Amino acid sequence: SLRSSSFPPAGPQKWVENFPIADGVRQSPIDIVPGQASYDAGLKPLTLKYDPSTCLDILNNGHSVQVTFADDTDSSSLTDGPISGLYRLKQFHFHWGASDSKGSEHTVAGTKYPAELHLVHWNTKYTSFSEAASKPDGLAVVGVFLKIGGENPNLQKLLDAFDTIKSKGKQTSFENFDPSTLLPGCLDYWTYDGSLTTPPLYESVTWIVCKEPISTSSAQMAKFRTLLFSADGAAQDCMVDNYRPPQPLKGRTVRASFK
Ligand SMILES: CCCCCNS(=O)(=O)c1cc(S(N)(=O)=O)ccc1C(=O)O
Ligand SMILES: [Zn+2]
Repeated sequence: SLRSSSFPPAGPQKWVENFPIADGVRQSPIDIVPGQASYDAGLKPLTLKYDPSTCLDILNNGHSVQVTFADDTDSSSLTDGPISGLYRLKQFHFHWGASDSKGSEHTVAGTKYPAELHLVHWNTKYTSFSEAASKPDGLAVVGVFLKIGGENPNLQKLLDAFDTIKSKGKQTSFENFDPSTLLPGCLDYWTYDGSLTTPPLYESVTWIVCKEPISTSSAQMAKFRTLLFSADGAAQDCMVDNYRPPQPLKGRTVRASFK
């Protein structure tokens, strides 16, 4: 039978036992309160340049669905915005709920979206993703909310691959996908210093959360919920609620790129 367990087996409340940084000073996600964010005229617009030929494969990694990119050149990069230098795109993945009423990691004045897309980039001042992943300025993750609206044809290209990566560890080639087709028209954003939202929870992420969501349909959200946390042959455990709840702000400032 299909049953969902907390994410991952030992839920977010238990992570602090093995990863004490879970109670750290710059943990993610957070609740973004627009009225308390401070507009910073010094923040530049985001420059996102993605080359579809760097898209490699799509993977069920046991906690999300992830699309991985070749990051041996600067072809797919993030520059400007709140960051300095050039960050290369490594992967993107999603977080979603067991129903359309929840699923995002960040919330906006308490509002939960049904899902959230994360585009993970690493700072090329370091020699590799894994070196960058633990540095305070090592990663920059662009977050995009998904809201229920019309069907999203660009998202559908990903969903069509889900039947072949249903269980944990399944991977299939996925080429020539342009991640910019998953970005909203307006790239106004909030930004703050945070962390990975899954273990090892490194406090190494400059978060860049887009104000404008992209659309998905309820049927498309249902497709995400056909993925499994479990591997082939194990008791089927549907992949839902793979989001960490908001964490304490601990005095951090959230800046807005827009008035
Ligand atoms: C060297 C250890 C790196 C661990 C983080 N890897 S990651 O790709 O940045 C990542 C980010 C995130 S998140 N939600 O962007 O912080 C979630 C999962 C993963 C993952 O490892 O699958
Ligand atoms: Zn994520």
